Amino acid sequence: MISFLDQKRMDLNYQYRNGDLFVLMTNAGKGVSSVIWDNFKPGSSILIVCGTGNNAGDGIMAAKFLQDKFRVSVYLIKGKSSMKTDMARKALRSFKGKIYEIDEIEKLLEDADIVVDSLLGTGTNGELREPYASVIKKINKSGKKIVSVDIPSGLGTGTMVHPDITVTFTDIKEGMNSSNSGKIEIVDIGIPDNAINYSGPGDLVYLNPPEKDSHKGDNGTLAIIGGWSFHGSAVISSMGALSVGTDLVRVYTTRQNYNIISSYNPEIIVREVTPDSMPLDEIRKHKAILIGPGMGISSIYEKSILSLISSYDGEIILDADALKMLSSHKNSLMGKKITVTPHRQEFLRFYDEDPTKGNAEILSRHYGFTTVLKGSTDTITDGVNTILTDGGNSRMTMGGTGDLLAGIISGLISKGMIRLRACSAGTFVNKKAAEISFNSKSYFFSVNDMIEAIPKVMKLYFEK
Ligand SMILES: NC(=O)C1=CN([C@@H]2O[C@H](COP(=O)(O)OP(=O)(O)OC[C@H]3O[C@@H](n4cnc5c(N)ncnc54)[C@H](OP(=O)(O)O)[C@@H]3O)[C@@H](O)[C@H]2O)[C@@H](O)CC1
Ligand SMILES: [K+]
Repeated sequence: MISFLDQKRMDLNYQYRNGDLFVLMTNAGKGVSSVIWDNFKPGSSILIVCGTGNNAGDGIMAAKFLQDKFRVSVYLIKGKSSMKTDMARKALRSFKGKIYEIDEIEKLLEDADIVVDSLLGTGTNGELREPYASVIKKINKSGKKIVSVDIPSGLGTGTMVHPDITVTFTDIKEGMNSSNSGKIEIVDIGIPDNAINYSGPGDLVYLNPPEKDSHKGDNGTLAIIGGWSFHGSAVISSMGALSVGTDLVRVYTTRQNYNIISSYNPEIIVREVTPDSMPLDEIRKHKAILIGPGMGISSIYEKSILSLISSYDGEIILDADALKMLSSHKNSLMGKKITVTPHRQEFLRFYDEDPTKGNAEILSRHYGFTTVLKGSTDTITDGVNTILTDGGNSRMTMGGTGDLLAGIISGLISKGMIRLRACSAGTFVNKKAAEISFNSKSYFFSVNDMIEAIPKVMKLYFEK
């Protein structure tokens, strides 16, 4: 089952790696036409009713492949000049048949035996606007055989097409069933593995922009427990979280490092704690807690960390020293909302198994964790779904990149992204920031350069 957002992710990641979607659109058009060949008499008259997006493009491509055996006309609900996407325009340019754009649709519906519904696909948002709602009602009333492309137009809204057949691509879409979609034909349009199982800019579709009337804290609050031994790690994680738009980041650290961390950036709120006594009530108010960056390990910290974890119901991200400290307490983490972000050696120490994709999946499945196994290719898994993040460069072996990634991921989780999505988007953003830094400074960029590049990456790929 694919949600509309999953499909958007796939589209964006496909384009990022493979170029434009025209091959897929062509395959989609072929798929629709072959279902029509199989189900209807040659020579019938087909009206393809098109909207303005890529769903329309699929219908137009189907029109091309149907022309040999059927009498085909294309109707554009908003006219040629309103086609929204490059791909739909390209499909339209390639079609050499009858196109209607101003005529009344009633007459065209009357003359048709089969109506292909290519009005709206997975790009639908909100309740139906005109002229779509009226045209959909007319199609339903026409009494003609209806074939919907990808989804029945209007699915998920108050008004929708009621098709006899829906030809859907790759997998069934969220909300579709045989009572609202007729006979469902699933067509493989050849989406490659790299658009599904690898992260990319599309992973950011799951991040919501701040609501207009939202308040301080609505867009992420993160507590970082760390910086007790190495203040720099806590600073870098904080900057990672702030750069992805987290509202509030509080670092809970020792008296010794309080001033150093505070003076680095006034946006980082610092609270002084002793490792064996922490203001648990205050810490628990955050939407997520990142434990570990620069924390150091000592048995006096262990008790307070364990009681924090056991008394907190929110999202917990464990990195670096927290992984060392908690390797013998994994069972007590079961049932909690845990993300672990080990590099290879940390994974080995934490799980006592080789740092492989398979073992990361077993760890996640067994304990219910989401795992980010960091490496030249990052493995992100919740034990059921696994996503890989490649890219970046070998300068990322410098100190601090792991702290930065932990901060980015924690920030995204605190903003409400689900764990697996936050981890795949976060690893993508982190590696992309390294690529941008490499372009300007070659092997000589620093973590600060990456911190500066993160908002640029976010802006470039954040689509809403
Ligand atoms: N990876 C794959 O599997 C592939 C998928 N592909 C295909 O792409 C399809 C998704 O295409 P997409 O993203 O271009 O959106 P799509 O649904 O055609 O139209 C969006 C337009 O509709 C409108 N609109 C939106 N909401 C509305 C509302 N409530 N009420 C009224 N109007 C509304 C709005 O336009 P406007 O009205 O503003 O002109 C908006 O711009 C997908 O279903 C599949 O068929 C293949 O081509 C290739 C590979
Ligand atoms: K449709």
